[in-house]
Amino acid sequence: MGAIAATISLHLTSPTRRSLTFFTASLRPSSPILKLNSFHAAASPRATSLRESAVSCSMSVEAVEKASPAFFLDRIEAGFLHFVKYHGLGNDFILVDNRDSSEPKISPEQAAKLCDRNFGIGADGVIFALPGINGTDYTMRIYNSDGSEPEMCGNGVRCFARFIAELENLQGRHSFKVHTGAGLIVPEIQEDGKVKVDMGEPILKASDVPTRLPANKDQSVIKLGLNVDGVTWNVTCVSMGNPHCITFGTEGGQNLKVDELKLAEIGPKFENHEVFPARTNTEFVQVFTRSHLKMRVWERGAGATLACGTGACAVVVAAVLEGRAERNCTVDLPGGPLQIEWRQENNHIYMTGPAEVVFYGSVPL
Ligand SMILES: N[C@@H](CCC[C@H](N)C(=O)O)C(=O)O
Repeated sequence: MGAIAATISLHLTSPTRRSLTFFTASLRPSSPILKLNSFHAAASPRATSLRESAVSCSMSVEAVEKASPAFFLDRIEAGFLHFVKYHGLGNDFILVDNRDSSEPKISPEQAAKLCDRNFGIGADGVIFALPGINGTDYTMRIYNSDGSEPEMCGNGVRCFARFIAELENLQGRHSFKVHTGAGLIVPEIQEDGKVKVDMGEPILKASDVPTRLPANKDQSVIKLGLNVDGVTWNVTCVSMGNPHCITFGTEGGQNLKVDELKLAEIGPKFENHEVFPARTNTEFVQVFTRSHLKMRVWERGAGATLACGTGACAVVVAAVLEGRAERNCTVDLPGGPLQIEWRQENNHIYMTGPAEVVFYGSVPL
């Protein structure tokens, strides 16, 4: 039987020293000695807020075959991934500083393991901040919690903007040009810390969403019947770079009461339906007023999440196209509200919402 060893990581940001220090302690129960290693991890993170002067702590415990400190430390040297966990309305992500390379530091399989809520850090996805291309400041890539790679992530790009501000020691209002699988996306950090994102234009052409549902004359799929397990749902299909299927209810049915849905049962049937060749995210929507909607989401590659930014944008587009809402809406998600505007002048969608640090950490790879 191998002995139990523990690694405790303390991540300190000091307002006076303006530095970020990682302490790693190795602890073996067979020995009363606490071995402490400290190393400097980043040059100059800003430290002007209460949060930044606080101490956060993460701990990982593992069984090692050989109870040798040298063996254990070798493993640490062989590779630790430092990360910051953020969330946008409970849609949570592991953010990785990948600015020194144009390939993600970890594989989709490793990402899926880290996202596991029992055996890993726990998250809906892993997001990488890579160097920009084609005149952009940065590139954002993301793996879903199942390891698949989507084109875009709305809540994720708000977290991304706050992560960049942290890495680059930026304060106050700032915007970035971010290259994504959905093209150019421009998040702007506002004075109050919320992030407003120019999400670009929605894509309505059925073959580009993509969906095999029969399109209208203008090639869009708006309020068409989709048979899911013998029930016909009226759906509208919108891509925000990633595919979304939006429904306000079944054919001839009442206005949806989204709290009553058995999401875990019905969600995967939409996600993997044959009419969605790239699978789909699905939003179930309840209309309160013409400017106030409520949605629950089943995400492609991540399942039920507390929020979906691209989903909220797609919902407002669908609601406008179906004549149910105006172009400026509050969308309530399980994790909280987002402000969505689909601007008539330029056809762009703007999403405004929060992004918060959860904790700093490192894990052995
Ligand atoms: N939660 C995200 C969307 C993440 C990607 C999605 N699961 C997909 O596969 O398209 C958001 O906030 O937009």
